[in-house]
Amino acid sequence: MLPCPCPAPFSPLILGIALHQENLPLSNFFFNNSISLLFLFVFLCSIFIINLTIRIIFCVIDVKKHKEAENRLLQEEWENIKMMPKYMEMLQTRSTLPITRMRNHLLQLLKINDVIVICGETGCGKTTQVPQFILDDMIESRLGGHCNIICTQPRRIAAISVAERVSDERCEPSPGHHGSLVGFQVRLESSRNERTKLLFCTTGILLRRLAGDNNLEGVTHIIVDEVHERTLLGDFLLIILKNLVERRSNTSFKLKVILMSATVDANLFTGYFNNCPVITAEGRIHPVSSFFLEDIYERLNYSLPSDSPASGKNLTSARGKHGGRSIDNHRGKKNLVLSAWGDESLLHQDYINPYYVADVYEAYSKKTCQNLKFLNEDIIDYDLLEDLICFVDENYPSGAILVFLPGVAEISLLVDKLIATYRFRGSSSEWILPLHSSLASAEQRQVFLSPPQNIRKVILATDIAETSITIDDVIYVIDTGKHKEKRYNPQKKMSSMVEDWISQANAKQRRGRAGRVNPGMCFCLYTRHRFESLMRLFQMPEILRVPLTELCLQVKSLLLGDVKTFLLKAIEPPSEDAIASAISLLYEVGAFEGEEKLTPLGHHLAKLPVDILIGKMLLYGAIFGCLSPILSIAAFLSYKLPFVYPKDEKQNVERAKMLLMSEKMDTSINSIAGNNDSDHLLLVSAYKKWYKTLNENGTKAAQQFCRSYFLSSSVMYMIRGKINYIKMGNCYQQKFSQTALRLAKFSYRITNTTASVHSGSVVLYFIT
Ligand SMILES: Nc1ncnc2c1ncn2[C@@H]1O[C@H](COP(=O)(O)OP(=O)(O)OP(=O)(O)O)[C@@H](O)[C@H]1O
Repeated sequence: MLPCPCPAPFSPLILGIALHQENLPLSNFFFNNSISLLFLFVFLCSIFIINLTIRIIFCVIDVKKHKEAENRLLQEEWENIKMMPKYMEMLQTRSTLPITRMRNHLLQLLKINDVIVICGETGCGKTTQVPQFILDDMIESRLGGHCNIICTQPRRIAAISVAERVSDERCEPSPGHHGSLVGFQVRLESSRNERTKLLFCTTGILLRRLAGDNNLEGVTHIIVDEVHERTLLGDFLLIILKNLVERRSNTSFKLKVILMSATVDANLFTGYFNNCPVITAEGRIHPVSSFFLEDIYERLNYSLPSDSPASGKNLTSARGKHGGRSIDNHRGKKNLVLSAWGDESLLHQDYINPYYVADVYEAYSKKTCQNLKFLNEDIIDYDLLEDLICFVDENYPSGAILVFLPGVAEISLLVDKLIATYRFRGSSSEWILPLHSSLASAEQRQVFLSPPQNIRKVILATDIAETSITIDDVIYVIDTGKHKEKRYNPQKKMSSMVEDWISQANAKQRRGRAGRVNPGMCFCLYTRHRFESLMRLFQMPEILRVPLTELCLQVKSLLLGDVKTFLLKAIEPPSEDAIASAISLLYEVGAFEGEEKLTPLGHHLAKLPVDILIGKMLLYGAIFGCLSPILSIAAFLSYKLPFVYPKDEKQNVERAKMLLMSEKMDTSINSIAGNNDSDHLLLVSAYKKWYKTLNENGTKAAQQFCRSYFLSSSVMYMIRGKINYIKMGNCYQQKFSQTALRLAKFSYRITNTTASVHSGSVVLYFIT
């Protein structure tokens, strides 16, 4: 046997020579020299490790050099931009913003604190300036290459428009384009590149990033704008950020968090983040004058008809009409007749507005007092709205009007009303622009366009226009004081949108959309008394008023540990009962199993942007080959039923329903139905026929169809928007097809059943 050679200078070369000299077969050597082999292995490993270490060192040096070069380059580029006349002009305007005075103080505080709260009037410059202060400071300190700021906005339109404004102020190309340091990312749309240093995105996008990178590697600053909104995802994000700041505070790579709002409860937030400092920016650049309902009545010399839906006299019939709230509105004809005969007193009996305080209105005319006395404040007075918009159009200088309404149905109603008036006929009607979340981003952005001369732009918006955005030509804001909030419906075991009064914080934000570029005016369709004494200071946090199932699924899918422990860390934690009931529902639905473990169904539900019960129905729809009709049913159930019941026409409505069901339906529905008694299939049939009419014969025919079958046109459009939303949100094409693919291949398990894909399934269409 070959004696073992000295291992120290052992090398493959020596090994080869030894083998050659001894003329031994290789196998012999290997079998007989296990110790040598071990040394060979150790040797090769050490070579590999040394090699790797050297490479890593070079790599680190390389990255460092690269970063330094990037720091230098950014600084040089920045110096050049600062010399540009356009930039200097912009800087001049920016320097008048109240927040600019706080720049140095803010940067100083940020050096010694991980979290800061910034409060400042609407329009003082928080959203557009604070991210730039940080970016510019890092560039000037030759740290630009390391800078990575994420600024979250509650809504898509804000993220996109603010990114555009900021790149404009910096004289850069559009966000995400070559040469721009600014970018944006929202659902289904992104404009960013590898040089993006300041990213505006929605809260949902940041949460999605956290799912893949729970340490937010490389991110230096997170700015959470409009923290007062207290959305479910916003509060959820704050828990994660609080943990993350603590985790990274002991490392060399700290995370800085800035919370901003015009209407924030600063004490609550500083308390949550270990008494972090608060910066307050006082003042705004342009004044906004406010007018309350009583002032509007006076200016318009308005008389509230007693049979107007907004009159208390109409309270009972309005309630009876559409389950408590009517959005139909017609000028009171009875009133016109009676007042012409001088019989107004006959109209006002019994009802008195419970919020009417006579003393407050002593200085106002008798007519105004009468209006307020008999007003039903729960109902929006569309006649008044129409009159007010026409009044502003007729009497005030140019400038866009922004009207806040609770929802899409209300927007459609007002669009129809305005188009019917002589002031907004013809080409003017093209500048009555709806703005709500069901519109695609490109459609939403139309509100930023300028109308031709002599045409007044009127934007009819939900609360998506309430925060962060600047529509530079808006001078007049009209606020109905209402919005829709998600609330839990224990009967349906689902949450739905309910109309309610806004809070004082919302009202201030709405008012703040005027007077951003010029002095503005805000007309509030509620009394000063309501604003000062009846409105809540802040909106109730969503986490305290909706079921927590969605949040529990997110806790699990982001691997954040025990649901209850996590949620109890919220800034205002939900009750333990609410958490327990959400968890129990998730077990019942089959989304959780064992120790709060997500089932395959749970994983899919966590990715669907709908209520879990609706989500499960959609997934089963995909499995059993009837996703299309199920999608319509899901949209109706999560919004509202489309049938309207005019007074004394109940029988006609029932007849129309029978007609909708009895007329020939397509085979896919008939095969599921078996009979024609299903309320859900009635909805499918109504939607299919309406959609077909709209596509083939246009909007007028679709409207006629709605009239004939007692359907609400606005609800039908809303349903179309909802269906598109689910289809657009990659769940339809990707998620369902992924589910179906797995189901098809592996007979995938959903809860306790094993299912296979129906041969006629629309999902098979997507996977083939
Ligand atoms: N797109 C724009 N066009 C013209 N001016 C703009 C635009 N965006 C912002 N500004 C100007 O910058 C000012 C500050 O806007 P910014 O959005 O930063 O204020 P903010 O304090 O964040 O307000 P808010 O609390 O309402 O979000 C505005 O009042 C306006 O004068």
